Amino acid sequence: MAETSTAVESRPAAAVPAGAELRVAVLGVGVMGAFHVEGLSSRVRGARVTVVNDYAADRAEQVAASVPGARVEADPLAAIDAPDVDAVLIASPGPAHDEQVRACLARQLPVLCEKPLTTDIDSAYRIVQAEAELGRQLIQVGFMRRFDSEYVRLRQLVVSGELGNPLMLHCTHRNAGVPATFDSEMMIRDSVVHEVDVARFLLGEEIATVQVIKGAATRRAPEGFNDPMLVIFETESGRVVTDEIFVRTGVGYEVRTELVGELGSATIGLDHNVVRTGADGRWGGEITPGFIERFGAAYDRELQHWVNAARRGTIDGPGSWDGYAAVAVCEAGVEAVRTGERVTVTMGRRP
Ligand SMILES: NC(=O)C1=CN([C@@H]2O[C@H](COP(=O)(O)OP(=O)(O)OC[C@H]3O[C@@H](n4cnc5c(N)ncnc54)[C@H](O)[C@@H]3O)[C@@H](O)[C@H]2O)C=CC1
Ligand SMILES: O=C1[C@@H](O)[C@H](O)[C@@H](O)[C@H](O)[C@H]1O
Repeated sequence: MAETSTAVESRPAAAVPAGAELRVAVLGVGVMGAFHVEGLSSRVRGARVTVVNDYAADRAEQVAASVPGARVEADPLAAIDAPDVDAVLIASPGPAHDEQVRACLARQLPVLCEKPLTTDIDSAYRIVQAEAELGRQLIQVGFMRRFDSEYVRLRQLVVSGELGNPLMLHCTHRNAGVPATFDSEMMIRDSVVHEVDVARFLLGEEIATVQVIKGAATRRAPEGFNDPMLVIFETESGRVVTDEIFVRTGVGYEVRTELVGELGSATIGLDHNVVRTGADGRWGGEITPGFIERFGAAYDRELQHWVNAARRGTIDGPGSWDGYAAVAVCEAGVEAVRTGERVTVTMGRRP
């Protein structure tokens, strides 16, 4: 891994004038991007969407038409360069992130990039280096679980020491369905990447090794696909994290995390919606259909933090290093799927 270069002098922040709204370009307005456009336009204060871009022109037109004052820019790089843009939200697919994030850095624009930061370790590291050379933090990565009230509470339990030393983390990540092309690599880079960040966020240390057990596959998966899989991480200090990733359950969105400490354990994700209790002494809840329903409030909180910070010319959330660390673990995870071996995570030096 290449050595990092030293940060040069700090440049002036590209904050908007006091009291002015942050003018945002949104690149990629599929499921996630369209939800963020709605958030910026109606639920979040201090920002407005001025430019919309999508590979699919009709999609861009449709979303721009729903926002007063927004226009379409057909080329994502032209959208980033537009004079009426102070900040960029990237919600295009992962493989497009590298070029788009680098263009934002070149213009020194604050950027909220949906996870994953990029889809390979070298490009993610180059981004970390490029940002460090600017001498200021411009990149926030869309790990929205850090803004979810249940994850925040779990982190507080760790910090307060109420559970004692955290020993293990057990995660479940199930989606009702995904596109047919969503293979094992996507399951790691696009889905498991959330648990990688959750583990780093809750435990406050890096992941050292990754192992993947494939097991029996659901008949919903195309021939040759491994779904579900069990991913096992070991942290630098030797804590174990398990993650069941199952993206074609046909049921709903189930995201649960149990933290096991020396003094007790805590589980989140069991009762996000209505918990029904019956006279028969049984309990049960309703499963949210998808990530928007489960994490809607967290996405908006993430956006509000980003907007507030971007107006001041900084970030307030997971940054490029967090994005890079997660990509590095996923890179090892993809290798673990391919080889069946326990793979050591390789990470560059933090600038
Ligand atoms: N934080 C979270 O929980 C979630 C994050 N995501 C992330 O958001 C991003 C988008 O995912 P989805 O909205 O689910 O995908 P999607 O497929 O619904 O939307 C992607 C959109 O980007 C457009 N597009 C493709 N290439 C482009 C390019 N080069 N420039 C601009 N637009 C382009 C497509 O036409 C499409 O409209 C991904 O990075 C994904 O990992 C997605 C779902 C949930
Ligand atoms: O980020 C997300 C999607 O991109 C990913 O494909 C899903 O598996 C996750 O549950 C969702 O939160």
